[in-house]
Amino acid sequence: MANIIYIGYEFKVSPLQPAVEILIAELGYAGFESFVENETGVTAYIQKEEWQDTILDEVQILNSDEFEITYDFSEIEQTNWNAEWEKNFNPIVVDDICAVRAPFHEKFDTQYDIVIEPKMSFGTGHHETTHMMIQHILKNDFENKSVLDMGCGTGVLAILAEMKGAQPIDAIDYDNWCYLNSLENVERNNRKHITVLEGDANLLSGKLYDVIIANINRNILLQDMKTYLSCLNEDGMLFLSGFYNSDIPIIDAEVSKYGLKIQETLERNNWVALKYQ
Ligand SMILES: C[S@@+](CC[C@H](N)C(=O)[O-])C[C@H]1O[C@@H](n2cnc3c(N)ncnc32)[C@H](O)[C@@H]1O
Repeated sequence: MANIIYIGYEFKVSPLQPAVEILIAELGYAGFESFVENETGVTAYIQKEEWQDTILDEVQILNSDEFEITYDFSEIEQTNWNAEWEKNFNPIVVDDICAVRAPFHEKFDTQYDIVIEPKMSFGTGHHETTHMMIQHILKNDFENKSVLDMGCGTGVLAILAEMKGAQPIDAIDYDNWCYLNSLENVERNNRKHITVLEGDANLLSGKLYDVIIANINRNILLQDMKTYLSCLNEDGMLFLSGFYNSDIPIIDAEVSKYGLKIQETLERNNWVALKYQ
């Protein structure tokens, strides 16, 4: 891969927690691709061509009175990301049933063992929203269901859906890196029923799914909900995440227009994941 220029933001945070956790989540949604935590805070990276000078405008924690957060930023060349990840990527286990780990971690004795080479795509299972979407998938029946995973990131949710018996599965992400990374992870986990596509809601036309999974963000979900739901079979299940508890009314106002009702709400650190049917 050719060297890509990144912008690295070094955030100094006091006190560290939970501010660093919230900051990483918000930066992820603002478009930052990877994070390296340290004793004073976190360094966040974004590709220079994705960067814009308003990038931090929506990062609400920077305006919080509870924490002191300062930052500096500079341009850097992509160097050895894998070494950085190996130092910083910890495996996780969801509800003792599903492990998400990197190839360099030892295998877990869980029912589902997902191996993700996270590199720079979102979806290591560490984020609250991924964790809750995994919980939803674990709890629900996916046997022989056709699934759309919109905003697939590393492909982790599509991979788990197939492990739970779903097929066929379309996993879509508009980010080229996520598309390539999902292809790699699908292969790595030996999945045979997942088609990975690069794009967005414009790719959806005419095809119907039994289940739609979308962990993206509030604005994209609101913008594309009509298109997503035109692809959901009657009685199909919809799982949504990527927004806060306080966003539920606005999301629900949109989804309920199409006759779906909230069946279950999961919440972690103010982030939520909803099941609709
Ligand atoms: C919060 S991450 C979720 C990744 C993964 N599904 C998970 O649960 O960990 C959101 C993903 O949506 C992708 N995305 C953002 N806007 C999109 C859009 N309009 N259409 C498709 N994918 C989009 C991003 O590239 C990112 O990979």
